[in-house]
Amino acid sequence: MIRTDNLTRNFTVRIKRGRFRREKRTVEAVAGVSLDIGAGEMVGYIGPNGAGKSTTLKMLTGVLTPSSGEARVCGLRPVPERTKLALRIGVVFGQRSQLWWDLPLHESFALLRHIYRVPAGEHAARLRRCRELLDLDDFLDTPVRQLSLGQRMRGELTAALLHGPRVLFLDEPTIGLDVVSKQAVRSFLAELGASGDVTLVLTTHDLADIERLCERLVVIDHGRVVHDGTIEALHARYGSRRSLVADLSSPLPEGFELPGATLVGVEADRHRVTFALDGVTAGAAVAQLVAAVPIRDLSVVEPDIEDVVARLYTT
Ligand SMILES: Nc1ncnc2c1ncn2[C@@H]1O[C@H](COP(=O)(O)OP(=O)(O)OP(=O)(O)O)[C@@H](O)[C@H]1O
Repeated sequence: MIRTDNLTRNFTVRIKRGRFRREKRTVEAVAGVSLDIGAGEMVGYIGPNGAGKSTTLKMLTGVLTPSSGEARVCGLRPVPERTKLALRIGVVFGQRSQLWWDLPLHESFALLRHIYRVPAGEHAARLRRCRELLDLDDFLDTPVRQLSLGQRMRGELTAALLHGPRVLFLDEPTIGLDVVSKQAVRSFLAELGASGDVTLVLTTHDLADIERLCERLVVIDHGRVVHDGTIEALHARYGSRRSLVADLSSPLPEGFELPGATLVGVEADRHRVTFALDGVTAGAAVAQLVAAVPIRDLSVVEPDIEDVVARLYTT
């Protein structure tokens, strides 16, 4: 559905050197990105500020011409076939709106139907689904400029989907939203992804979006892909470990060892212990611990994706 081959985009910037001199410099915003994203995939595209995420999305949506390399989205070349492409993709860029500021939301939706020439029945069915899943009814008659950020984002998502795109590009869809709106947007996207009808590419700095929505994670840094795989693969690669936290009824005996695990924390007079699980499943570790010491409570803590990604950005 999306294929890029050595996609590259450079920018020439002028840097001030002294009072009168300006020097030209080339910034490699995207430096040879090759991706193959299949129909129905949900892919998180992440990276630190300035990594090249937006530039990639702009090239995939036909807004920017690549300096070199190739891109195909729905089999089309994004820039030369931009008009055709617009009918097959939906775009939500958190900072930019595709709604008419002074019109009530439902009038923006009606205009989009005419622009995209969507048959009335299809448009009505899609709008009904969005109204239900995104709870739009309370503010359909409100002019867009009066909507809260969360309401507007729900409107933007609807606007991007009314023509039935095969691919949806989302740039920071939850940025600035309150917790409830974030949940609403995430649940909606999860449902959309689960239907398998739409391929979803999402950039975000909120890693909870990724954990909730994406099986596959592409990490870009300085314009280059530094990881492409599942979140589990990322954890495995960076050695992040699950841990077992146990509250004991009696103190942990001195010198106690749990095969395949490392004792990394001892608190509350040895009544609370944390083991990092290196080479043992959580089930096996629990069984061994329970057999050795009386336990009051225990939990298995998943590795924190924020930590793993932070480490990835700094390596
Ligand atoms: N129009 C432009 N002119 C010059 N340089 C640009 C332009 N657009 C982007 N860049 C540069 O290209 C690099 C990549 O920028 P891009 O916006 O793609 O990063 P990003 O990963 O989306 O960052 P962020 O998370 O901050 O949005 C940065 O160094 C940026 O300064």
